Amino acid sequence: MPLNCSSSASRVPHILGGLKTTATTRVGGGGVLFNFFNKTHQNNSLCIASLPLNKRNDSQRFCLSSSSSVMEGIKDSGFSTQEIEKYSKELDIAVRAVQMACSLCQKVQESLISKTNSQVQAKDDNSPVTVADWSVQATVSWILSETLGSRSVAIVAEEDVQTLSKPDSAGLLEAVVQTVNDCLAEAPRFGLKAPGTILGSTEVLEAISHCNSAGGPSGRFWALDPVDGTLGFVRGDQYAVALALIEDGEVVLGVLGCPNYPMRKEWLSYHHRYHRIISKLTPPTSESWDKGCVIYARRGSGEAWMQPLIQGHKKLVWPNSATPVRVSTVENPALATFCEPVEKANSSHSFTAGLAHSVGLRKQPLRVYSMVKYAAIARGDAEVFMKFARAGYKEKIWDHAAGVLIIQEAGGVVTDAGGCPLNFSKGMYLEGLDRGIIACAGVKLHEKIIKAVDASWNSSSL
Ligand SMILES: Nc1ncnc2c1ncn2[C@@H]1O[C@H](COP(=O)(O)O)[C@@H](OP(=O)(O)O)[C@H]1O
Ligand SMILES: [Mg+2]
Repeated sequence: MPLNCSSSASRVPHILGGLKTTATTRVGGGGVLFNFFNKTHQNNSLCIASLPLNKRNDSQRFCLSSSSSVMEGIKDSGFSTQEIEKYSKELDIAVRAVQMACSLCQKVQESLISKTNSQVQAKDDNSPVTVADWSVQATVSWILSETLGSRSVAIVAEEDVQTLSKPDSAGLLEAVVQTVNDCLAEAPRFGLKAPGTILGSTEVLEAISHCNSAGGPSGRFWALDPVDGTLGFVRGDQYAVALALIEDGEVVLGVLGCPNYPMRKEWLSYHHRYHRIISKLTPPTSESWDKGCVIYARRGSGEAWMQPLIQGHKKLVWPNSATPVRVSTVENPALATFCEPVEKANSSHSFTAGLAHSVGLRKQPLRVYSMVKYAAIARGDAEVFMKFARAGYKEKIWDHAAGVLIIQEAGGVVTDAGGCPLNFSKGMYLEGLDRGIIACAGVKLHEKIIKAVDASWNSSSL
């Protein structure tokens, strides 16, 4: 356990022999709360009330089942119903919004790779941004504001409206407005309310620029990466939609949509285009190439859940066949898989190759775009994720918040390379990050990697 972590050292929920201190202190040490969450999923009890959204007050918008066994569980736990229901409404909305966003992205990606499309722009740092980035940001911002009240919703997100507002971007803006309206028209399919009238460009730009919160140590805000791994997205490969709720500097909800995540983990290492060709060759009844999931977790629950993506014209019926996900139990480095960014500009492949060798990781690294790597650890499809960006690069909170919480609740460990928790309370950047990010399925692997970083850091060129 490192001694030099700043304020939140005591909050590291791992490393202590696998005992999740944060979860156990919050839920009073019993498994009662876990059981309650289990039951809420199985009983289909988180539901949206049938009154129109604008006619409901906050407590009427969503309801929880009051089946006697569940209520007994609550009573026995010694927790108020209010405490147990905390974030239920936000989680429900966030999962539905991410499902919608994934559907939007799938359509845009399909059109991007089937045509040579001019709707990919370069940002100031030369990274690409697409119609999907702005459209998802506008859609999620609109949904959160409509369902939770725009004045109480603060959002930190990746995109701004500068490029879109330029006079020569009229075509691009038109495409974004169209994409947002097409997506919002489908809201009822996801259990959400569509706008009464179509949104104009002013409203769409407003929804995007509403995501201008600076984050920070107090209060509540959402962190959104509308399309994480945009390079993977434009290449027809892996990408993610990431949404997290942060309260008083702690991530309390994490939702990750991974539209191209293959159900068979072996396919993660193939370029998605190859997967698409194979899908077309297999009989339509075959489920082996199924892809797409939304994974989510609530802080302190000790659980992470996964739903399949809603495909075609199907309706989202909560809990949408959600199943729990858990990290891998592999502790032997020789049997473990480590993942890292595809782009060596984003993380030093040579440094991680040296680390992998020194701890006995023998398998080929799994190089995948985006926070799908966090999903892979949470699902037990890989054991280690390492990212060592070049000196001076500042990691942004929206690139990590949802994934970190999901791995922790699925039983894993995420810290910087000094063993300290990532700090989400300092604004849009992960300030004070020591060298890199290390996420592991278990404590033993994590300790080994931390030690190996210390042993090889000085001789590295990072
Ligand atoms: N030079 C750099 N070093 C490290 N990370 C970088 C980077 N440039 C961009 N990134 C981040 O890496 C993310 C992609 O992650 P990965 O490399 O794991 O696929 C990008 O997210 P966006 O694609 O949302 O901009 C971006 O935030
Ligand atoms: Mg990103």
